[in-house]
Order: sequence, then structure tokens, then C-alpha cells
Amino acid sequence: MEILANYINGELTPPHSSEYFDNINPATAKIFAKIPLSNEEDLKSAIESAEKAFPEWSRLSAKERADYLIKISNLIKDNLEELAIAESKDTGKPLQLAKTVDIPRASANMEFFAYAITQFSSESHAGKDSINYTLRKPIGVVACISPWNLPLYLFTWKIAPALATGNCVIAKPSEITPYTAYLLSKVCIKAGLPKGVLNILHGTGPEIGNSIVQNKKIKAISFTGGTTTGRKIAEISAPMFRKISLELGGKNPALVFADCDLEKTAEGLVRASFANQGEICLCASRIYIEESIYDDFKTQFLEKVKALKVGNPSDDSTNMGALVSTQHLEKVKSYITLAKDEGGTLLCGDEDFELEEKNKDGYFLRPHVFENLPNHCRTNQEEIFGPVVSLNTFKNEKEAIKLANESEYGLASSIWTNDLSKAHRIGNQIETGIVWINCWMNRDLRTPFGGMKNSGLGREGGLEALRFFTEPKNICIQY
Ligand SMILES: NC(=O)C1=CN([C@@H]2O[C@H](COP(=O)(O)OP(=O)(O)OC[C@H]3O[C@@H](n4cnc5c(N)ncnc54)[C@H](O)[C@@H]3O)[C@@H](O)[C@H]2O)C=CC1
Ligand SMILES: O=C(O)/C=C/C=C(\O)C(=O)O
Repeated sequence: MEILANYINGELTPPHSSEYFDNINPATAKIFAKIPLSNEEDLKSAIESAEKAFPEWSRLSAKERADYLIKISNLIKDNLEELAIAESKDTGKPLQLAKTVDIPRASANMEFFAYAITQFSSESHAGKDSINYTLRKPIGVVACISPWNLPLYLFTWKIAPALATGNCVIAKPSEITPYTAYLLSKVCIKAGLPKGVLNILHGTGPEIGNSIVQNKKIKAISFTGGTTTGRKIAEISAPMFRKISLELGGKNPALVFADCDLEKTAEGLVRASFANQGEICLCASRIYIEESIYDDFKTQFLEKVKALKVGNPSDDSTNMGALVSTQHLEKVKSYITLAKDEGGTLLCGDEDFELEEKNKDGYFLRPHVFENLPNHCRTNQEEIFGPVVSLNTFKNEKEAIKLANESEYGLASSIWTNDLSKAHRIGNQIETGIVWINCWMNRDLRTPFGGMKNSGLGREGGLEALRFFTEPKNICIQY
């Protein structure tokens, strides 16, 4: 059985506690690796090595730092197969998805920020008697804390801009899916990344995660995960006046208008609802359909959902793998019970399905579709983060916007219509950080990424991430 290690000061390092916990394959329910249970001592070593590395790393030219990121990006590409297998084993997601989305995006994150930093510039302002220019300095030792749903994809999405801008990083992957972060340590060693520039600590959120957040030497935190955890990080960071970037949950609406291309919309929304088993913060979970096409949409949507194949993640024909853990499966199931208690009609999801012998104990769930749920019920308001979606109706544009905005969350939305004026008008009024028109999760890494309301604070992506990880300093010269 593989024993994972922390990555501290450029070396694979066992935890001070000498204690480990289980890494479980959700598709088989079998333990396949042991995860270090890190504590304050490990954090102390990681911070010391990061502080030691900072003066030199931050003094390198942008191009020199970019070259390291490109090496890492290339090594991720070279090891795509191994990394994808590891990601699928750790998360339960289809191997095909890991090969085509997760790992290529991890490589692209490194490459994107390598190029971005060489093009990064700051403002200057010429006035009547003075000229001002702004320097953007690295902050120091920063933390990146990431979740389990897109492990290497989101881990690198944070680490890449933090390193590119000259910071040294303490990074913590989710304890539920730590495996590709461990493999990334090996990639960084192979790439010759200077010691201490990146440190990866494994362990639980309440222990090592909380220690990182409590530590005053950590000058900024980029976090993706649940809203409850995000709130805790904000509460602890506020008195320290520490910079934080929070990418939190979503309860994302999709608005389907009578003038949409029905076939494409149904297909797009099956993907938006159930990609990665519905375990993406951007997944559509409330679908609002214009009354006049409700029945037609429902028929087409259900036909496609029922055709989704759930099962062995290694099989190329599988559309949905296992949910990430038994605890998460139980959480999602409890929402299915709740939806029924709230008066919802289950349209599909409870059919019998066959699993291969080795997957019999895995955490599989068919995609569930409900209708007849009121907008204010918990099923339509709380983040489920699994393969559960509700179909709802609206009468007109005004009502569609009202229903979509009746939410504590504000991450992503999608609008499906062939009337582009209407799409722009609605896009402008929807309270979400991201609006997709006739598509979903079409990502350009240059765009601001993040949510409003309880979906987070700040934006990542492109220049936003480079600005987040730097401290602006204005210099004024009088003529
Ligand atoms: N991007 C998103 O929107 C995500 C949302 N979620 C939502 O959150 C729910 C809970 O999932 P979890 O895995 O428990 O998410 P979480 O928010 O607990 O975990 C995310 C990361 O934060 C760390 N963490 C946990 N508690 C911490 C603390 N006190 N201080 C510092 N770091 C801490 C975890 O170890 C992990 O690395 C899910 O059911 C889902 O609804 C989960 C993952 C991603
Ligand atoms: O950056 C992206 O393309 C996707 C981000 C997704 C999340 O932050 C999430 O699901 O947690």
C-alpha cells in the first residue's frame, strides 16, 4: 500500500506525528493509500522553509519563475495517464473525464500563469506636477487550500498564480482526495523547483487546515470549498487584516426559454447537471423552464438523463462514476428524502442498475430529477453538490429573473435562448459572478472567476489572481 508524504523544503517528508489515515477508492470502498496526519510541527517546518526560500524566489525574474512553471506543466502532460488514473481512483470520477478535463487543465493552469506573469504590468498615472507608478510585490508566504471535487485542477489553479507572482506557498489538498497533490510533489522535485518554494501538507481540515488559517505568518489565503469553511476562514482572517479569496458553494439556476434550441439545451443541461456526478460548484441544480415548452423539455431531458451510464469509472463508456465518499453519498441521499418530504415528484433516479462485482460496495447513485418543488424549499435553496436537479416553470422573463435570484448563493447561471438581446438583458440582471449563454463551463482562463453573495469573496483567474497574490505599492515622483 502506498504511503503518502508531505513535501517540505523540497523533500518528501513523513509527518511529525508518524500517524496516517486511510485513502479510500470511492468506486470500490477499498483503502489504497495512507495519508499523513500533519500537525503544527509540520506546519512550522513548512513555514520555515518557505520563509527561507522567499528572498531568492521573489527576486527571480518573471521569466525565470515562468520557466519552472512551464517545466511543471510539461511534466504534468508527460504523466497524464498516471495522473488521470490516480485522480479517478481517488475521486471516483470517470477516468475519461480525468484524462480529458482534470489533468489537461492542471497542466494548462501552470502554463497559463507562466505566460501571464511575463505579460503582467501595473498602472502609472501622469499628473500636473507628478508621476505615479505602482509596483506589485509578492506578499510572502501564502496558503492555498483546495477541495476534493477537482483535486489537481483546483490545486494548481491556486498554486500557479501564487508562485508566478513570487510568493512561497503552503498548500493543503483535501484529505478526501490527496493523491494527485502527492504526485505533484514528485513532479516539482523532478522539475528542480527550488527547495521551500512550494510546500504541500496533508491532513484534515479541522487540524492542519485550521492551523494554517490560525498562523499569522500566512499573509494571504486562497480557498475553494464549502461556504461554512469559507466563513470560518474569513472570521479568523479578518482581525489579522489578511487577504483572502474565497470560492464557495453554488445553487446555480439555468433559465430555459421557449425560443431555445431544445435539443442542444437538453444536452447542455444534462452535462451541466451531472458532469463529475454533479460535484462541481458550477453545476446547474435549479432548472427553470418557460411554461409553454415545459413538457417538451422534460421529455427530452429525461430521455437523455435515463441514458446516462453510471458505474465503473475505468470503463470508457461510463458517464458518471462514484460519489466521493460514503459520508457525501449519505448527505446527497438525505436531500433526496428531503425533496420527497417537501412534495417533490421524483421523475427518475430510483431505477435498478447493474454494477460490476468490484464496484458493488462503491458509492454510486443514479442521476435524480425532481419536479413540483416550491422555490423556497430547502431542496431548491441548499447546495447538494451531487446528482440531484429540480425542474421548475416560469411564466415570463421577469418571473424567471426573480426565481433565479431568490437564493443566498450567486456563483454561476446559464441562459438558454436564441434571442440574444434577451440573453444580454437577463445576463445583466442575474445575481451571479458567471453567466453562460447557450453553454456551460466554457472556460477562458483570462476571465474573472468567482461568485457573489454566499458563493464567495473576490475573483480568481487571469489578472484577478495575479493582483490577489501581489501587494500594490504606489511610488510618487514630483517633477
Ligand atoms: N468548490 C465548492 O464549491 C465546494 C463545495 N463543497 C461543499 O462543501 C461541502 C462540504 O465538503 P467538504 O469537503 O467538507 O468541504 P470543506 O470546505 O470542508 O473542504 C475544503 C478544504 O478545506 C479544508 N478545511 C476544512 N475545514 C477547514 C478549516 N476549519 N480550516 C481550514 N481548512 C479547512 C479541507 O481539508 C479541504 O482541503 C460539500 O458537501 C459541498 O456542498 C465542497 C467542495 C468544493
Ligand atoms: O475554474 C474552473 O474552471 C472551475 C472551478 C470549479 C470549482 O471552483 C469547484 O467546483 O469548486
